[in-house]
Amino acid sequence: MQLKNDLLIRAAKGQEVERTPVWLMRQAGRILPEYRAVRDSVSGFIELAQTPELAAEVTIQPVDILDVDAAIIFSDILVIPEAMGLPYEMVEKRGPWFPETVKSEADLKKLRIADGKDDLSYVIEAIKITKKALNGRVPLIGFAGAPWTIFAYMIEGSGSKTFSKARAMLYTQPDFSHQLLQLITKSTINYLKAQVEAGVNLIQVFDSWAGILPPDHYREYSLRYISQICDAIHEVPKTVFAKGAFFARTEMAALNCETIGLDWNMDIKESRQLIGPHKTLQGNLDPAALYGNAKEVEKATKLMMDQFKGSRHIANLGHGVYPDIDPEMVKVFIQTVKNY
Ligand SMILES: Cc1c2[nH]c(c1CCC(=O)O)Cc1[nH]c(c(CCC(=O)O)c1C)Cc1[nH]c(c(CCC(=O)O)c1C)Cc1[nH]c(c(C)c1CCC(=O)O)C2
Repeated sequence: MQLKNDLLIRAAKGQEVERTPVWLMRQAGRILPEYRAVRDSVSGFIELAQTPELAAEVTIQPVDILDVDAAIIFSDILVIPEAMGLPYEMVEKRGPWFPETVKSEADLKKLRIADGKDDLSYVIEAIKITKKALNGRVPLIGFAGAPWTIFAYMIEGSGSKTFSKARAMLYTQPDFSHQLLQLITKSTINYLKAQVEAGVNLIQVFDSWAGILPPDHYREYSLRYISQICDAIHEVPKTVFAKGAFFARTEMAALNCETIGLDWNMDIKESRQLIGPHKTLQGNLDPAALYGNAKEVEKATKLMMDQFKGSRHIANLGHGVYPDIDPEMVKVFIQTVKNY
């Protein structure tokens, strides 16, 4: 189906755009009272994510309410470990938790490569319903976690400040680590291919825990696998967002993807120099800027836009929007980009 608003796709491909497209990481859920109403009608996040009609509804809410230039399918990066045989729970106010973790070769043998279509049929169904309901209004973004970030949760079993168990594994069991990362990568490629087949217009890979690795380990245990993913998907543009990977920007320029996401610690001009002119950059307002009043949000947004001016750009925050941000300030951010 022809997209009525294809700014995001054109900006990703480096084509002419009338204005910069804008969306927010983690725009579905979190900040909208309309989201909480839907979520409270079920047992929790997982039931919501596994009910395609409801997942589609909360995917479209930010398009209706915030007027963003893209929807991102409502799901989570942790559906991949679950599809591989390692289920997770979402603990209220604390985040994801895995009753079992991966510790040994024996645990590894119990895992399978997810096929994406059958194991994650609820996401695929949600994508199809969303595409139909959007009727080409804006592009739909599909996503997955980067293998290293998924590995970190599968080893650690929950969120962590340091992910020291996962990082230790790279020193003490490098072969085992590569085996698990390869299983995750194959599963992720199957999953993203199924998302593309179901109709997503762009995919984003989230490497949320990129920034905790030393550069040589980042190259060997993360970029290598992200690179396999980028090489496997051809039909839609790809975005790689590696939070904290300031040290890897030059190497990321060599990835087979159209867009590199910047977090708010990354200087915009320096990033452009390191990455070069042939990639679109996405980002990168400090999410905390949205705690300001309308005037302050507008000022911070314009300052960011000034620095990206004249080169390929998709406007976004430097990480996901924080849960306690006033949706009105998100609207100010979006309208400031649109009027720029
Ligand atoms: C690391 C990571 C996770 N999940 C995700 C990442 C990568 C992006 C990032 O770095 O923020 C990605 C994600 N998670 C969710 C989406 C949906 C689409 C979107 O709005 O962007 C996306 C793209 C829904 C969600 N995922 C989660 C919620 C909140 C659950 C609830 O409604 O109670 C939502 C809406 C839960 C989740 N899921 C995860 C955590 C740490 C948590 C708990 C804290 C939090 O909310 O961020 C893992």
